[in-house]
Amino acid sequence: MQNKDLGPAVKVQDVSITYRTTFERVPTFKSALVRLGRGERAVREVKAVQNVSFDVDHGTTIGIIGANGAGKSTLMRSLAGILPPTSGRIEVHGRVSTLLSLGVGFNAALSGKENVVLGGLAAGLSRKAIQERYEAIAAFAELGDFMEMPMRTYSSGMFSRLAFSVAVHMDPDILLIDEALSAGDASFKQKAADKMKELVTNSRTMFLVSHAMSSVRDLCNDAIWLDHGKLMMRGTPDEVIAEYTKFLQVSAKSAATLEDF
Ligand SMILES: Nc1ncnc2c1ncn2[C@@H]1O[C@H](COP(=O)(O)OP(=O)(O)OP(=O)(O)O)[C@@H](O)[C@H]1O
Repeated sequence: MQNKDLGPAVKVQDVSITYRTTFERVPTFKSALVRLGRGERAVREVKAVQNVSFDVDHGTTIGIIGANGAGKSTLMRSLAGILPPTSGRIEVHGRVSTLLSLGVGFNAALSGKENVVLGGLAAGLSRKAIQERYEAIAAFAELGDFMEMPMRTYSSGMFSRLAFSVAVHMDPDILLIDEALSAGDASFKQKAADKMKELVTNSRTMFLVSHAMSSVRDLCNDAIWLDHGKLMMRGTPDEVIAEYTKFLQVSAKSAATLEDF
């Protein structure tokens, strides 16, 4: 574990992340000319995260809330080191384990068991350390014989159970969880929530992206709200949820007013 006196676990400094997407899969000369004639650009830019800065201390569980497309997953991908920021700087002090990167890293042609080994190696564990944890990972995921089957035969719920189980058993200093990806059935959700609470009491640092305000209230002691890539607010979960809810009500009202015209 990191020494808590060394400063924050994560420092996000003026981070912006822009996606550049081409319009067509295979741009043709003709379509390029047509677009040029219309004065359009071939590349569309999406500013998914804009000038976001915040620090997170060791032992904090921070909820990230905001509407669809607000930039939450994009920010998490950057924290996980999968997506470099377009500008700004992210410092991460400690070993990061993430549901998203492990999920992405799974190879569907390989069995659950083989993927646990690969995921563990990717997270920097030795083969011996992975072997020691394997039983606990398999037991937590409750997949039984499916551990020996290729992951392409898994339902999406089974897939996320294994991803969650691997992520939480990697002994991370910093755990990144996107609740949308950790979706299992009701009983697994409860088990996942209990496991997250246990990690929090062991003073791990955790980021939780969630649309469920109750999860953020239950699990987090800190929160940020993103909207259109911008940091709208940082505060306690209660404060941030109150402002976010107010904002949603106002937007819903103005949408209704516009519809009235
Ligand atoms: N790979 C990509 N290429 C281009 N644009 C992208 C890509 N991924 C996300 N975006 C865009 O970036 C913006 C932020 O998306 P992001 O997935 O980070 O939002 P989010 O807050 O996680 O949303 P949700 O709550 O729906 O999961 C959106 O406008 C989205 O269309």
